Amino acid sequence: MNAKKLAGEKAIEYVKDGMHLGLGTGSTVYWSLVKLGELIRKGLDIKGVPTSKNTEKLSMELGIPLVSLSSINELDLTIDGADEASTNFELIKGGGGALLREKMVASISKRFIIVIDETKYVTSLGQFPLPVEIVQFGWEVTCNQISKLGCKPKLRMENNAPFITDNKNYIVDCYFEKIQDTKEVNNTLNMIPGVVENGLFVKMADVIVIGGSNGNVNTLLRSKL
Ligand SMILES: O=C[C@H](O)[C@H](O)[C@H](O)COP(=O)(O)O
Repeated sequence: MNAKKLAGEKAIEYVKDGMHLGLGTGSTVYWSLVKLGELIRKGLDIKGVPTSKNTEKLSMELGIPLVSLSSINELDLTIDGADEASTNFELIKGGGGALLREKMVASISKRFIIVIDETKYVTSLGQFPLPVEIVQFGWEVTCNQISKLGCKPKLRMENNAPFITDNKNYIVDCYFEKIQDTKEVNNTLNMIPGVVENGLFVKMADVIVIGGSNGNVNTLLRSKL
């Protein structure tokens, strides 16, 4: 069973005619986009805001109508993947380097749905290194500042060169022993000059759809209390 496909397709049940959708990035939400493309060919009328150049390209290939984030104040729903999702609905994102646009899009969404396979559902975050997007200028200095939070930051490389995001920035992957206080780490990181955004999504996810290798799909709803 393809657990990512199960989760990705299941989330599309939340999509209704006329919605403006945030379109996430990655190999799980890929299946949501494929399903969305099928439904659009059958008459579903939605518009999407892509969270990366990859998703923009894929959406165009699938015939998903797109609008730019600049023309939208609010989105009805965003569907996106995650690298880790915890039992208290906190996330690490950015394994594919799309975290900045993903966070911007999620922040204006009335509902934020995460699609993952069961291996990513954890009791506490931190096994996956936390991606942090930083500007290229003086990146070593920014890394040094980040390391004072008690982690080991490592510049992400691709083909023997630094990985460059859609926004022309670098990514550093930060290895923590354990992320104790997610809210504090999120805020402290974003206060460091040179940090653009980090991959901790605190109190943002409303629904987590978990695909299992046994063919089961589990949908968890965050209590608003
Ligand atoms: O930057 C990438 C995104 O945050 C992805 O949504 C995340 O890395 C999960 O991707 P995948 O579903 O491919 O594991």
